[in-house]
Amino acid sequence: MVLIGSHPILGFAVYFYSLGATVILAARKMDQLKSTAKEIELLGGKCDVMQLNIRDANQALEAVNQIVAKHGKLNGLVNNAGGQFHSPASKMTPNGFATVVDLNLMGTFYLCKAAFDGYMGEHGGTIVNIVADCRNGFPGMVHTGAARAGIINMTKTLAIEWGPYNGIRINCVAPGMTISSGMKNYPEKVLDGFIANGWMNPSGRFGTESEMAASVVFLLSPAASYITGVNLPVDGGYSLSRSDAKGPEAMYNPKGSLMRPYIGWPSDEKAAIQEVDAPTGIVKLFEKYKALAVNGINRDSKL
Ligand SMILES: CCCCCCCCC/C=C/C(=O)SCCNC(=O)CCNC(=O)[C@H](O)C(C)(C)COP(=O)(O)OP(=O)(O)OC[C@H]1O[C@@H](n2cnc3c(N)ncnc32)[C@H](O)[C@@H]1OP(=O)(O)O
Ligand SMILES: NC(=O)C1=CN([C@@H]2O[C@H](COP(=O)(O)OP(=O)(O)OC[C@H]3O[C@@H](n4cnc5c(N)ncnc54)[C@H](OP(=O)(O)O)[C@@H]3O)[C@@H](O)[C@H]2O)C=CC1
Repeated sequence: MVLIGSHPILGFAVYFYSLGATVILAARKMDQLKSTAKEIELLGGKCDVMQLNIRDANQALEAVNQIVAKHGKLNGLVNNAGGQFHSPASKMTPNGFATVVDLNLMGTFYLCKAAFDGYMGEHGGTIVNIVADCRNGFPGMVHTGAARAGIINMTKTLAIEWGPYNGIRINCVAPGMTISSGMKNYPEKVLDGFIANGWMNPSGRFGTESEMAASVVFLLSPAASYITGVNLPVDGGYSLSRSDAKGPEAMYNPKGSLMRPYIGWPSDEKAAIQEVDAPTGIVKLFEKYKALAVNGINRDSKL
């Protein structure tokens, strides 16, 4: 039984289905949740939906209580809901900063605490918090950088406090720039910046939803049973990079990426991710990745 805060990317759904988990999708907009649930069911998975605003601690606990009452358990939690807006710190208002901290840091804490109080404190469980690549600060997004760094540190504390007596494991996944519906939130100019920056890392490309999902499912699964309190960057090495067009990536890899994208199970047409709900420039990138995931990459196929 896995609760995913937010309408998750289809990749999660596919993976949870492969593990045989029942997925509960929770976010504010029911329409979006229902259509994702339909896709999961079409693939043969089990899914439930519920409305939830993670910024409300009472709603978070109520959601967990409802799940436990209906399904008898809650042994997985993925805190995927989150976001921010792009703004230099000099132009950001105190309320703008506080709002993003409230959503990401407070919201994640509310869900973790609700899961602990409502089920995991007594029975154990596994939590994955989705953060972002904030290792070297987060220019243009000071609020989210601070909030996500807070989540990473909170995760370490909870791993220590909650691990020893009931076996809770809690980890973070830090996605690099990922092809997803989240890209609809940014103005074209900001997106152009993302796309231009996308190749300036060792992978030379954005990540895919499947690549994020695979690491989340790994951390949730018994295969990661000795891993807790870590932050796993899933970013093609982006967090190590200076994102400099004349930097080492350009020197060592002038023709672009050789890291083959992963989009599900390419050999299984039904399960692989077929499309993303994103702005045109991002969808075009995805179409390229899809072809490369299936056909492979050669040195002349710059992304
Ligand atoms: C190239 C580099 C590579 C850098 C590489 C970086 C790669 C990053 C890739 C990351 C991708 C993702 O995360 S993808 C996920 C994308 N999804 C999202 O980002 C969802 C974003 N949106 C939201 O979650 C919400 O809208 C959220 C931002 C939390 C605001 O929530 P609310 O509705 O409660 O907020 P409001 O009440 O409207 O506003 C609260 C305050 O915030 C301010 N505010 C709200 N939106 C604002 C905006 N767009 N611009 C300015 N200010 C804004 C308001 O003015 C208010 O402040 P006052 O005026 O003072 O009152
Ligand atoms: N895409 C990327 O490049 C990166 C993404 N990330 C992070 O990964 C996560 C998923 O990103 P992505 O799929 O791209 O983003 P999306 O914006 O597509 O998804 C965000 C989800 O969060 C839900 N959500 C937002 N606010 C709330 C709330 N108050 N209560 C409950 N649910 C909420 C939204 O649903 P609804 O509006 O219906 O509530 C939506 O389903 C986010 O935390 C994002 O910041 C991190 C780094 C890079």
